[in-house]
Amino acid sequence: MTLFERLKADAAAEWRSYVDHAFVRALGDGSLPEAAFRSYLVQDYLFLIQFARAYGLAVYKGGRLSDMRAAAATLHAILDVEMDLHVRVCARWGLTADDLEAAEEGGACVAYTRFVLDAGLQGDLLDLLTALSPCVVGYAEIGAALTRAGVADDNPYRAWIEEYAGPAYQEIAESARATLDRLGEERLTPTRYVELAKLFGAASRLEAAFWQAALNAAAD
Ligand SMILES: Cc1ncc(CO)c(N)n1
Repeated sequence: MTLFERLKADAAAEWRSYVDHAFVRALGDGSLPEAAFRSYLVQDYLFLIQFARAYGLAVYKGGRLSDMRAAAATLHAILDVEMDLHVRVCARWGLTADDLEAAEEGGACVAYTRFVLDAGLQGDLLDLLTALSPCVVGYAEIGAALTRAGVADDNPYRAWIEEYAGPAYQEIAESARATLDRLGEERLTPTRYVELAKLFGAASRLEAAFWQAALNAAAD
């Protein structure tokens, strides 16, 4: 088993609470309240800013050029591809650049992103990439699973789902997985694994809480 497969298997309940969250199911069948999606989009803009910082930290924590280049490529992809895409999706949902700029981070966004940054600051590149892996790999899994289950033509969230199910994002996730697995092969020890499993489980729970916060905001 690769490191990622092992982490996911050992955090099966947390992983399911994230990738099979009520928010995700409602995206898939189109029943998600629009207010929940808008709240999610605003928080995800703020999330992506912190996510970029985390990959900046991964460049710093990378000991070798190959690790630094892999982290720098992801940093570039977030800043110059995913962010533009996100702002365009927001515009289609009536959220302007000013709305996004003015928004304040909710507790779930702060908790998740600062948890990841702290894991990276305290630990090494393997800790940081482990804490980051549920983000990228999880969204790729969600996009692929929803597409496999079938998304109706008139599902308002179809474009979002297709973005994460599409080959560009699937490739980013595959390469994040491969980098983590390679680093795991080099550095993993039994004691290390226990720490990594804790980080992975916590990050998966914090992803589920991120979905839940958007549902809660819409229910207020
Ligand atoms: C909260 C969250 N997790 C993961 C991703 C994937 O990039 C995202 N955009 N937002």
